[in-house]
Amino acid sequence: MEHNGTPQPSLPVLDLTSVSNPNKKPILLEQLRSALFDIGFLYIKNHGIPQQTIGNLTNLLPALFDLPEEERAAMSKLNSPHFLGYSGFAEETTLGKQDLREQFDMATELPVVLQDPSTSTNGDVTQAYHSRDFTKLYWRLRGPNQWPSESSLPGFRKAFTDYHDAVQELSYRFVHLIEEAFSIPIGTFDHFFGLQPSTPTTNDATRTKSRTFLPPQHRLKLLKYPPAPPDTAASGNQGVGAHKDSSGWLTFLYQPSPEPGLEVLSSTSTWIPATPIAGTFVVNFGNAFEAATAGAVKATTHRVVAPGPASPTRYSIPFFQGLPLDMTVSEVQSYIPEHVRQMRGSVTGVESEAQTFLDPRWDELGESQLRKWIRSHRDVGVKWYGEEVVEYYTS
Ligand SMILES: O=C(O)CCC(=O)C(=O)O
Ligand SMILES: [Fe+2]
Repeated sequence: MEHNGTPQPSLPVLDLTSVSNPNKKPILLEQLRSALFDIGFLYIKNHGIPQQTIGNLTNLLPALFDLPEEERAAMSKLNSPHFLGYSGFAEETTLGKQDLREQFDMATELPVVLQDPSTSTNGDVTQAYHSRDFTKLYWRLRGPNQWPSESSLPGFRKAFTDYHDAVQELSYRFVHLIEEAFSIPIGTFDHFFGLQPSTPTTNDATRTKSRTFLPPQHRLKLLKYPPAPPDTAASGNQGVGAHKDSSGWLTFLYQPSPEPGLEVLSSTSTWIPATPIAGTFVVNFGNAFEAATAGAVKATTHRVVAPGPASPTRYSIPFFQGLPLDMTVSEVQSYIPEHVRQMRGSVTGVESEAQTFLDPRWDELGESQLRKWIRSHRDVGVKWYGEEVVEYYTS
């Protein structure tokens, strides 16, 4: 990237203590609006999550990734129809290239809601679902995590659960702030998350449209980007290739290590570093948000440059705020007022995946979610959903 001496644009940092300060709140909302309608990436500080809740999880990351190979393999995603579990180094690809990272996919701990038909057919679900309504297969995305044993990693389950609960709560608070920035009633989106609206809405249109949803499953990744092995010059430095987030509504990323790497594509097609700032979360918006706002708020393209051979390991934890699987994009769009959609600017970056969300076949969010997971982990898809279903979602 060339800077040619021009000062580099930087991402806005929002101080959430201003939420409870009537003098500062209008400025905060203005900053939020400009982040929403402009770059689509921001930091938040003074978010209210105790540093200890964060540290209890982040301090365990090195030990988690240092678990014996057999223990990590025992938690493989291949065991999970919910696409939850471990993927080894460079097992994922973005833009046809290997991502030089290792990861545990985790989620809100939930019971299975769709009975697993593979228990009687040895993994072949095509018989059970043959010429049936594939759409409801997406309920299989809901299910429990694979946990390391308490004796191998004492305290991990509690640390993860506390962290999950705290970021979930922050994410709901932040959605209220977005509602304020959009000038729509606070609580408009509450029922998306299985919450009762926090403020009784006076808007009749909104009330009649509301229906009840199951509390959603939020997805998290525990990520490790080790220093690139010196002999892998050919495989480059792609920690994760340029992409837009497709797993949720908003993303809340914690960067525990000072090691940089995350970069955000600006509207002038330059890469802006999202350097770790201690104690902050980086917030950005997923494809579903872009689709819902008709492109007014962008799912901004970003990537991670892997640490060089002499650099320390980088860890990160994105939290992808979930939406109900049986909610449709058109339904979400109906909550976004025209004045918000009017803010639409130019969409830049990799090909707009928001189009996928506007394809009527994938109108239910569960459809685009299952499609996304099957496309990125075809082996898991074949094992648990069968060739026919994988064909359906990948062709
Ligand atoms: O590791 C990071 O900082 C970002 C990861 C990311 O963008 C993703 O997994 O979607
Ligand atoms: Fe991402």
